[in-house]
Amino acid sequence: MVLGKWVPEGTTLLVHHTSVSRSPAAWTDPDCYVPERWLGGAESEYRDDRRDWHQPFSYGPRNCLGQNMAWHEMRLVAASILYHFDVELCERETGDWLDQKCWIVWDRKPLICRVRPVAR
Ligand code: HEM
Repeated sequence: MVLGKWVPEGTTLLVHHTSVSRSPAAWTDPDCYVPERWLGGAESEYRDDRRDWHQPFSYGPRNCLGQNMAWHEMRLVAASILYHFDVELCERETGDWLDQKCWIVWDRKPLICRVRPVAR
């Protein structure tokens, strides 16, 4: 049963990531880039965000087997890039970033950035 409706046995169900990620039912300011919403916390204006609705590795007994490794890789890569480089978006070359297509996975468009070694 999904949202009070019976689904026939054998039906394949998927969660549409873009819809969930932009849903006002799940997020405060759904169209805003607010990384700190992921920190939660009782005092945060984003405390009621439904972070558990975000399931990029799917859900259930057949969810992604490699998700812990993927998290380690992503943290390492992101931390390493941000430690070594200043990254700036080139908006003119990138175009309208909100004009995206997303089915099961995201049909990613180029994200053109200016990358400079961090001055130390
Ligand atoms: C950001 C990176 C990744 C994302 C977003 C991702 C996402 C997913 C998703 C959505 C599924 C389908 C789950 C389902 O059918 O319900 C899946 C399955 C799977 N993933 Fe990943 N994955 C990632 C990285 C990895 C890595 C690094 C590995 C291995 C080292 C891996 C191994 C697998 C395997 C083996 C399955 C099949 C599990 C099964 O059918 O029981 N994934 N992944």
